[in-house]
Amino acid sequence: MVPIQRNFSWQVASNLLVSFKYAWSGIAYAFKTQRNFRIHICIGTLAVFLGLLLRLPLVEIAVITLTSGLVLVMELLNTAIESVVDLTVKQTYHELAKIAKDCAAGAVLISAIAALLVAAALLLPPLVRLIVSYLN
Ligand SMILES: Nc1ncnc2c1ncn2[C@@H]1O[C@H](COP(=O)(O)OP(=O)(O)OP(=O)(O)O)[C@@H](O)[C@H]1O
Repeated sequence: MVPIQRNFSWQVASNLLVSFKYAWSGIAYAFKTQRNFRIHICIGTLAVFLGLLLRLPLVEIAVITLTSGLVLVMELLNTAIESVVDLTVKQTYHELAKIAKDCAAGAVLISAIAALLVAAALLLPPLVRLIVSYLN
């Protein structure tokens, strides 16, 4: 196996467990500092639970889980890009910094809209059927 050359890295995770620890600390940081990340966790969890409650087919629950998970992934990447941009330009205005941050925010927005459409398409019909059956 070729040894990993990471000469510019201040520290490299020594094993898989340590890698998980750093990954978890990134998720915890996003949870503590990013209000949108917390909102997306709540909405995603709610959508999956609603899917389970409505007894959707497993494949549909998997699709809702995937699209909701993708929003969280995008939020984490957005936070990472923001940090790298701030590290690079500090508090100075730079057109490229603006492009990087705006595109990262756009990626979150597109994934959130897609997740919302998927959840609505899969959850609304059985939810409406359930409500109508209660009313009749
Ligand atoms: N250094 C910079 N140079 C140019 N424009 C910047 C810079 N920093 C921020 N901006 C602009 O301000 C906007 C908001 O920046 P911020 O760092 O708060 O990102 P954000 O995506 O709104 O953050 P959050 O995801 O936490 O809501 C960016 O989308 C960008 O248009």
